[in-house]
Amino acid sequence: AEVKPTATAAPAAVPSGPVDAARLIAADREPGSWLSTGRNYSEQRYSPLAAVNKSNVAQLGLAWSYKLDVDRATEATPIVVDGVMLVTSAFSIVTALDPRDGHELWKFDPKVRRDLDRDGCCDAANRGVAVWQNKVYVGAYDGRLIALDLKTGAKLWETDTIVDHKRSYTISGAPRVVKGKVIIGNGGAELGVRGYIGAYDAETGALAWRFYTVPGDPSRPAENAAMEMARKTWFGDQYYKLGGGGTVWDSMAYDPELDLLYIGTGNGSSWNRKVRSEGKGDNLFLSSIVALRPDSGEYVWHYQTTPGETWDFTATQSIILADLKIEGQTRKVLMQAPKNGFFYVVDRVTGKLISAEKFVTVNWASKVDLASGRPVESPDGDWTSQPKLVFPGPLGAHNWQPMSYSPQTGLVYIPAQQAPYLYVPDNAQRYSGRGRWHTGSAPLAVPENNKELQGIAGLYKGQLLAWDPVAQKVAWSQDYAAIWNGGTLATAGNLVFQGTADGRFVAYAADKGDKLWETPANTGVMAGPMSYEIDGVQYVSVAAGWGGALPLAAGALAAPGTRADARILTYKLGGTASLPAPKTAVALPPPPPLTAKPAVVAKGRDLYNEHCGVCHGASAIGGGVLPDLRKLTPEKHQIFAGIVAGAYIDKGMPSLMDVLKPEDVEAIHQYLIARAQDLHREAAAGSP
Ligand SMILES: O=C(O)c1cc(C(=O)O)c2c(n1)C(=O)C(=O)c1cc(C(=O)O)[nH]c1-2
Ligand SMILES: [Ca+2]
Repeated sequence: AEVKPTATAAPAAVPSGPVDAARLIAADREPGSWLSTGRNYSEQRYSPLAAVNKSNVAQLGLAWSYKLDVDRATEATPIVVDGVMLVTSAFSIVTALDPRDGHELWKFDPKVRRDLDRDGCCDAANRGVAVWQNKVYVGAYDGRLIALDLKTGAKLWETDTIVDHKRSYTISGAPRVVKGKVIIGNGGAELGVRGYIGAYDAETGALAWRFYTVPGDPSRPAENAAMEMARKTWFGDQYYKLGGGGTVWDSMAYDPELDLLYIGTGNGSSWNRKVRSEGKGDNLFLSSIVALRPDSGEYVWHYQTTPGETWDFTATQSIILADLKIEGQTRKVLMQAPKNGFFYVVDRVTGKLISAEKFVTVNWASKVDLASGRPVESPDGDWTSQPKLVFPGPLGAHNWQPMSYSPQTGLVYIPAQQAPYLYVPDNAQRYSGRGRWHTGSAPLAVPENNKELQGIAGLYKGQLLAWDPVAQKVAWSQDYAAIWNGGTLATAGNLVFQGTADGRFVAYAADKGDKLWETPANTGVMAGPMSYEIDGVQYVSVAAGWGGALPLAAGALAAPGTRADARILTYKLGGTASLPAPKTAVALPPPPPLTAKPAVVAKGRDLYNEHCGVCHGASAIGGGVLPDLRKLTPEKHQIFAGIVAGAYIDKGMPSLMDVLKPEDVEAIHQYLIARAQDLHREAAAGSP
């Protein structure tokens, strides 16, 4: 049975002095801890522990599990420090557990208003906490940065990081702490925001500095020299109204020797440069890695992966620092495998590109020119005049699921995917208010006809790639039928761990890639695993659970039948705890009769895809997280209009009556009835 909280367990290991700069910089000297989200400032996600290794990994078993509160986006990497595990679930709830048996020590719920989920593109995710001295820091989805007491979970301070609440800003990323400052960005570039990152005093929460990633109102002076430079790469005055984008919603890394903080910036807002910047200009600092001084937020250098970004190609994916031997010289590099499909090795002292090679199928660019550091774009990627199927698409060749690097093998383990997208231009689109997407690309609609759908889904595949960053090629790979597989962990036991979209947790040999062990997780798994040691026992742990961009927006492309059942799953050699039984599928309720005229259903379809599809799935195909609206019960059909008007606000269903008229709601309802009929017919014919 699942481990239940017990009051009898003795206190865990004694703290060895609070977490400070010295401990974070020397994180590798305490192999049993996992002090920050990427384990060290280099964000390598490499555990030096080797008690679990290639020869005994087959004996791994579940040590304990802990049920998380919300069965939505489960994306956090747990931290283990001084005998406490700290983890977050969706809606930014922080839980402290005893890492030996999973019993709950405390829990803090920031009580994020559930209907604010409409402010984000991709589910109410939270990727974890940071720790400094006696405090734990979480960036809440509604934009508050909150400090908690490490021992009790009591709130010590909170500060509002959002500059403009009329815009859709959210926080999904994990904070980092550098020299007593808590650093956090935010998201929202699908919904019209201007990206920035801020640093806050760890003791008091006072703002120390803020760095905008894209220029602001062109009629006003630029904030600093970097914005002055950036402004020259933008055209017209639409970008400011549209937000501009460049959100810093996930990755960062820090080099204490160079004293440089590296941040990854996101896509344009809107995606479409024609709408945003008259179709011209590099649009700095979109889709870039920017090096800043952590004390002041001062700009040092940038490398832009996708100049003039037009595809939702973020450079927010994992940034890993390492020292690599390249052509006989040891180079201080940073590495990134962003959405755009190229693997970048950049000199982290100067920001100069060392190499960039495709790691998946890419058709928007033929290559990256090494001398200029710029991609050579291909006409196949330009969708702003006519629809184009572009490889990769907005889900990315690699998304937020963290990659890892093993200094032992010299390989980078990338949760990669082939995920093309049919971009359809909507060049007239304008900013239309908080809580509304405006990408300059028509809303996603997948074919409702099963044959066509299978054709598109057939292009999607997941891969675990062991990438050699020096040779710039794949050393080994593992193929998955589905995309959206989990982040990776490399260990000194010559192992790589990864959860899968189809509900497994797997270990591979880090050097050769052979599968050594797997176990069911009874849920899709996306988050990055981690490892720690306590009382001489090595554990491997993962926040297992499903959600985020893919299952919400494009359930049709998710692994069939994947469930969302959020739990911390922790393994050790000889573990004998049993995994709670999987959630059972509910029987399909009968659809009401379809009485509406085809024109009403067609209108409902367009309205659905515009206003509902990004959460409940394009073409009403659910991805196993939020309700699949083809499966509404007779009772829900009865109160449908009430639900759209806010009856389920506390469950996370906002009112949409600011954008829909009652007859629109009725048209959407009729479309859903038509889709329920389709589903029934497919089920009767025996197809999924
Ligand atoms: O542009 C942005 O501000 C922004 C924010 C986020 C986010 O905060 O989670 C995502 C994305 N973009 C995005 O493009 C994306 O693919 C994505 C996936 C996820 C997720 O948690 O599954 N978040 C985000
Ligand atoms: Ca985005």
